[in-house]
Amino acid sequence: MPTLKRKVSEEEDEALDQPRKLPAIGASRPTRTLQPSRTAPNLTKAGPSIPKPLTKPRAPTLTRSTTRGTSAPPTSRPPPPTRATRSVSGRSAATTTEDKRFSELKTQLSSIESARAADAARLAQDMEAERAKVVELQENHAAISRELATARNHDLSQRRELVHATDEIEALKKRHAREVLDLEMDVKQRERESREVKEDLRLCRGDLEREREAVSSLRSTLAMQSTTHLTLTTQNQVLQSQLDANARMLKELTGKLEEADSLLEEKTREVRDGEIVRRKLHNMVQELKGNIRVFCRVRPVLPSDSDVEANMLFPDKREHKEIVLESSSESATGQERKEVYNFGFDKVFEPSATQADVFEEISMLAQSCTDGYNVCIFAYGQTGSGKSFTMEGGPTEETAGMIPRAVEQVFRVADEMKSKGWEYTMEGQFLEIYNETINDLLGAHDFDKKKHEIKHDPKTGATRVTDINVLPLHSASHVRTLLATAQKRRSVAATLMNERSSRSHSVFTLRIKGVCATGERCEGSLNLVDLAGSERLNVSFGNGATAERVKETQAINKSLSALGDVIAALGEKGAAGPAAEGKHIPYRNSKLTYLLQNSLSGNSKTLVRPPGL
Ligand SMILES: Nc1ncnc2c1ncn2[C@@H]1O[C@H](COP(=O)(O)OP(=O)(O)OP(=O)(O)O)[C@@H](O)[C@H]1O
Repeated sequence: MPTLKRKVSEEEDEALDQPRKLPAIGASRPTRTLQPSRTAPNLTKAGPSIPKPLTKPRAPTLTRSTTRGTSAPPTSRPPPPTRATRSVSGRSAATTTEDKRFSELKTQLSSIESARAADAARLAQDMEAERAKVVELQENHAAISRELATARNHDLSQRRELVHATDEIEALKKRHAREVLDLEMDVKQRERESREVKEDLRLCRGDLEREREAVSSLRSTLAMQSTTHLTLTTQNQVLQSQLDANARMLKELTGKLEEADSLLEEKTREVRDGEIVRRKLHNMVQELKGNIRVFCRVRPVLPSDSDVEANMLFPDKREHKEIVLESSSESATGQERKEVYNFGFDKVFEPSATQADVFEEISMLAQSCTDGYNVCIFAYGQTGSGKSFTMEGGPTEETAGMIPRAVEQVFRVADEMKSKGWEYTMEGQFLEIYNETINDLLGAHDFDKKKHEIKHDPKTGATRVTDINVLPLHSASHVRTLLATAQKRRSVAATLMNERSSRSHSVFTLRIKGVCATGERCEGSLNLVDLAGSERLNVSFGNGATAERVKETQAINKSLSALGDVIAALGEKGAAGPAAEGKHIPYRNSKLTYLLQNSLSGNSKTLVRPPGL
């Protein structure tokens, strides 16, 4: 469009300039005959006032007698002298002829001049006529130029209008195309909407149909409900009367429930008090039985026991507290001498006693542990006497030893105590004391290189071994797995008397913490100790005892002796009663007794009751 407009404007300018380029007709070349221009035929056709083409001015017609041109009129000069003048005779004849000739010429000349004058007059007339025609033509030309200018202007304006109209047509076309596009989109949108509306309508019809069905079924239901309503109204009245009766009954029952609640509260209090009493009684029973008790278990004779000489008797068939050893030897005189040794224990287990029989006697200690007391169970005896069997036992349930049974019992008691509002958390540690050095049996590595120290808290009475692993215990089976792992790590040395003789003391400690719903707390521990063999050096190793074995045995015997001293001192103190308060107990003489100090001393039994309860 801009190009077209520019072209049009250029044409306009050109057209506007054209009249100015036209020569001023008749001004510069008035006598020139006008030739029709290239556009003249159009203009001739277009305008009615176009002048007729001009005729070419004719040349003046000369008579035949005038042989020379009009531009060379005869002069009045005398004729040139001729050759006839050279002789006088000849000159007269000749002069006559020439005079004649001259007069003829004169006549001819005058006629020519008159003809020339006539021609000049006619020419002047023609010229005048031609000039008039030229003037007329100039006027015609001016008129035609004006008309031409007007026509050009008209043409220009028409072209402008044409361009304008073309622009408008273009714009209209675009708008039309846009409108058509919009309309098409609108039509599509409408079609889509129409389809949606049709779909909605179809769904609505379906809904309506269903609603109608529902309404009809509801109507029938309503009819039935009306009948039912009547029936129900009657029933409701009956029920209302029953409800009133029930409300009265409920009131009575609420009263009874409140009574029952208060009774329950009272009973709960009684149970709690009973639990405290039970604990006290249980402890009392244990104390009456003896805070330190010594049981003796005789293992059956094994095929490997070839040289058994002693005869064992169990005369106390009622309380099983005695054992008699009989042996015979030859006196210096050669007579047979019978020796009888009587030993008394808190309990004696015959070789036929099972693991369950032994545990029955100590199971009450597990209860003491959950009641918040510290309990220690030691297995003492010479190598091969059955300590490990008693403490750890075999793989079957029947042969399971005291440690797994005690742990199971503690978990069972803790479970039972839940009904009395007690929640328990348990944790355990397992260590061995070898040559007065502590090794962690639950450490991350097989060989424990850490140096452990025993720390006692005098305020709480708690004992802690530095850098030892204390693991949370979740179940009895979890404890069994830990024990199996720990057992593999124990220092074992071959001896003459038992090929798997333990050369160290192993101490498994289970700590139990209980919290009651009332806020009461208790904390106890169960220490299960498998002591190292108590044999004599020459019996165990014969003469082949190495320096290491000698050192091991000395350490074992020293610590066993220290334990014996502590137990003896505790026994004396217990027997002396309050008078022996402050008596020195040599716990520090060995790692074992120092470790178990708080579990062996009488002060270790703790029961914490929060203030105000
Ligand atoms: N009551 C028992 N019934 C059956 N076998 C037993 C009994 N007591 C011990 N034994 C067996 O006697 C052998 C030695 O027992 P055990 O290893 O328990 O002795 P120990 O005193 O622990 O020895 P050590 O001090 O070397 O560890 C084992 O083979 C064990 O199975």
